[in-house]
Amino acid sequence: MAEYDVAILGAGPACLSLAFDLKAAGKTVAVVEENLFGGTCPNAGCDPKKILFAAEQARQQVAQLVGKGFAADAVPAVSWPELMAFKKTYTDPVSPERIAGFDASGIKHFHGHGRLISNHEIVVSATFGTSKDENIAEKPLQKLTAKQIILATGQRARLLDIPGKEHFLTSTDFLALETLPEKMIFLGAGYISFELAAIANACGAKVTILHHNDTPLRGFDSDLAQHLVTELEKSGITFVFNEDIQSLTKQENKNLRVTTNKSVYETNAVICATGRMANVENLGLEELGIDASSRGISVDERLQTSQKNIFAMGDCIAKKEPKMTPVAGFEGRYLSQFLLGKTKAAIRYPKVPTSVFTLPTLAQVGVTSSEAKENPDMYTTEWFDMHEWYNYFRTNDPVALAKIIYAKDSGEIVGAATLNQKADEWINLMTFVINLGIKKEQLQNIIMAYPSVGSDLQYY
Ligand SMILES: Cc1cc2nc3c(=O)[nH]c(=O)nc-3n(C[C@H](O)[C@H](O)[C@H](O)COP(=O)(O)OP(=O)(O)OC[C@H]3O[C@@H](n4cnc5c(N)ncnc54)[C@H](O)[C@@H]3O)c2cc1C
Ligand SMILES: NC(=O)c1ccc[n+]([C@@H]2O[C@H](COP(=O)([O-])OP(=O)(O)OC[C@H]3O[C@@H](n4cnc5c(N)ncnc54)[C@H](O)[C@@H]3O)[C@@H](O)[C@H]2O)c1
Repeated sequence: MAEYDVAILGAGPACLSLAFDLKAAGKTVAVVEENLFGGTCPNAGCDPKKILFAAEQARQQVAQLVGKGFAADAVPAVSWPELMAFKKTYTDPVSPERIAGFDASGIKHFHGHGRLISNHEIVVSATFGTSKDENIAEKPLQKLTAKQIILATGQRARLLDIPGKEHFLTSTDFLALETLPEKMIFLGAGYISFELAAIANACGAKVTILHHNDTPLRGFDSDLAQHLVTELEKSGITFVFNEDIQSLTKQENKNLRVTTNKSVYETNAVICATGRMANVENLGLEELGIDASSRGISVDERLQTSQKNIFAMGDCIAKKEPKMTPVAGFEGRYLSQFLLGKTKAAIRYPKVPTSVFTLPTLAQVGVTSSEAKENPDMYTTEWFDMHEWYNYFRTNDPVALAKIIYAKDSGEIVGAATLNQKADEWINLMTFVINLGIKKEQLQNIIMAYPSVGSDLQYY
């Protein structure tokens, strides 16, 4: 049986930096992956999504300059097959390139489902159907032992358990669609629904977002989220709030009938984006007394499970930090330091920015305006309507709003939220300002390239 210093289950962003760092430090490392090497982000998440988003951006840029240099018929139609072919030129090589990277640095890799059979032993099996199926048939391919084991198995879509659920598509299915359905319903009003619905709408589909309550994008600034709904409605997306889906039926004409507690809809595809759940089944956790639920594996502040030599990181752990690629990478880098004995300290997360990549883009970091409202003795909030500022004027952006939260005692910026088309870079700058504790007056002493989002910093 092969023996390693460290074995990692799951080859997503959490795994990658850790595996290479440990190998570079002289450890023997094995990685087990049951699907595509590289994990969700580059294969079926952030990266392919943002390639499709680029088409949405290009189209929008022209659309808002109609009458300002462009004719209405200049607004380009997106060719979905060509866009998907372009996306595939990025995604197809990901898994083979990750494998080649492991080979080049001497990291051993196994393709199959990994399951712990003791706190040092892993069995790698070929899986039939999905490994999440409780009646999984396993064909053991390999057994390996490791002194330390890291669980980095990520999450998957949580499908609603309703009659007809077999007709649901997931975000992964959407990002692989060969033809774009004419009519689509996105269930849920979180990141995935907003982002993918906006792409489908820009590419010509008739899109509805169907949500069970009246709170879209929970956790985001509610005023800005409401403005985003208004902007997306103007772009053609229909929002239905306070309706619960009850069943899905396939019609003779192949269309889907969606029945809610209030209405019936006919559509061509239903994307279920009602949250994601941790991949914790069939891992052998229960037998080892490692606590886990659909929210994730329980770890302490050193990412250690109840078994001293077994750690977990990335989307598969229960945590309050957002489940996102840079957070997974941060945890991988922390664990490499910890396992190599370079730190004994608990993991300390910086303030993490989050963005919903629609047009306009919604982003926030640090103290939120609702926290500021609850603590008026500590914080003040200032609103900025920036759409006539030069950076937004020149591209005729219809909306550019921001809220900045200041600490009353120090005057420091401690929170920021925005809805604007350049929000991804805007929020990164604010993340620097907040994490480094840069004071308002210090911002006046920095010269940024002008005109740019950065040069506006002196105005906050
Ligand atoms: C549609 C979509 C868009 C997203 N957009 C963004 C974005 O814009 N920005 C952002 O920061 N984040 C985004 N995310 C989230 C981001 O993809 C994840 O946070 C990130 O991939 C987490 O990395 P990870 O390594 O923890 O898990 P994953 O990337 O999910 O990797 C886990 C790997 O483990 C494998 N695995 C599971 N069980 C086993 C087992 N038993 N044995 C072997 N292998 C196993 C899986 O096949 C998978 O490859 C998006 C996610 C989705 C779905
Ligand atoms: N830009 C990004 O960083 C990005 C993009 C996509 C995904 N992600 C990651 O993926 C995760 C999952 O995204 P998501 O959009 O699936 O989850 P989410 O938690 O953001 O949103 C799920 C939505 O579904 C709703 N919902 C729950 N049950 C429902 C029901 N029965 N009927 C209708 N709606 C229901 C919830 O109220 C919520 O609005 C995110 O939390 C994030 O970690 C990040």
